[in-house]
Amino acid sequence: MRDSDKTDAIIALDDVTLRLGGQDFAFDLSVTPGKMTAIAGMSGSGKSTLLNLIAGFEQPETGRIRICGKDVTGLPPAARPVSLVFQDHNLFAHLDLATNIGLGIDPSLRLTAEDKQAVSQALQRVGLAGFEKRKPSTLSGGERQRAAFARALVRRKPILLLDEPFAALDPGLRASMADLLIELQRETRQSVLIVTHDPQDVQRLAEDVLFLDQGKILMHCNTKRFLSGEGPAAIATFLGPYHRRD
Ligand SMILES: Nc1ncnc2c1ncn2[C@@H]1O[C@H](COP(=O)(O)OP(=O)(O)OP(=O)(O)O)[C@@H](O)[C@H]1O
Repeated sequence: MRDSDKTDAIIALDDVTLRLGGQDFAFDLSVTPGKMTAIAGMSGSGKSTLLNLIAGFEQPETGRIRICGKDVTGLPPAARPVSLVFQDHNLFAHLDLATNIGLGIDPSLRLTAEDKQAVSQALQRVGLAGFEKRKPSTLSGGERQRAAFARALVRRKPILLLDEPFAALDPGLRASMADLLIELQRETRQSVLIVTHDPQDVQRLAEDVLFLDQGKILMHCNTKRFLSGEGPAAIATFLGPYHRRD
């Protein structure tokens, strides 16, 4: 990809390479701002590794990573303008929800009255008004995931990274969490990258798709084109019944 194609990118990976275990990874890509992009692919294709490179949990061996126009290569996760939501381990079990979410604003928890108000507002926004004093163990799986979104919301970062955020939820809850995520993205206009191995998530959530295969990008296109099945055979396999070539 030429540098001139990346001028408006909110995230750009320039010839990034990395080797983990026996797997080589090579990523060159740019993400346009204000969209929801799915990172899709079969198990082991490198989805989490790509997200971890952007978040700063993995470092490239060669190449560079730019976020919001700034070279962040080598910077730790906390120094990058991103929020993260994972499938689980999002919340500290011994802390109540207000504290868990407050950590998203200030890890040392020196919260102002305004910060505390922002925590309550975020809880309200995700349908957990009044849950400030509840411990994570007293919540359902869906409520815990809502709380994780609330923590991402209070951070007010331009980029939201999600790694299989709905994987632990049953199908009904997945659909309502997907609706909530779409609403939040429209309100905040955050650039969202969501890792998924589920074609249905791609269809209902994403405008664009980055499809990975064996540590590389096989296709980067809009969702309509991705679902049309005109891409490589590996994509048809991934899509299964969502494959509309017939
Ligand atoms: N820290 C690591 N050390 C050794 N190998 C690793 C490491 N991280 C990832 N890998 C390997 O790299 C490959 C890609 O892993 P990755 O977790 O990025 O895939 P994925 O597409 O997210 O898979 P899944 O959908 O199963 O979570 C796998 O073969 C994995 O075993």
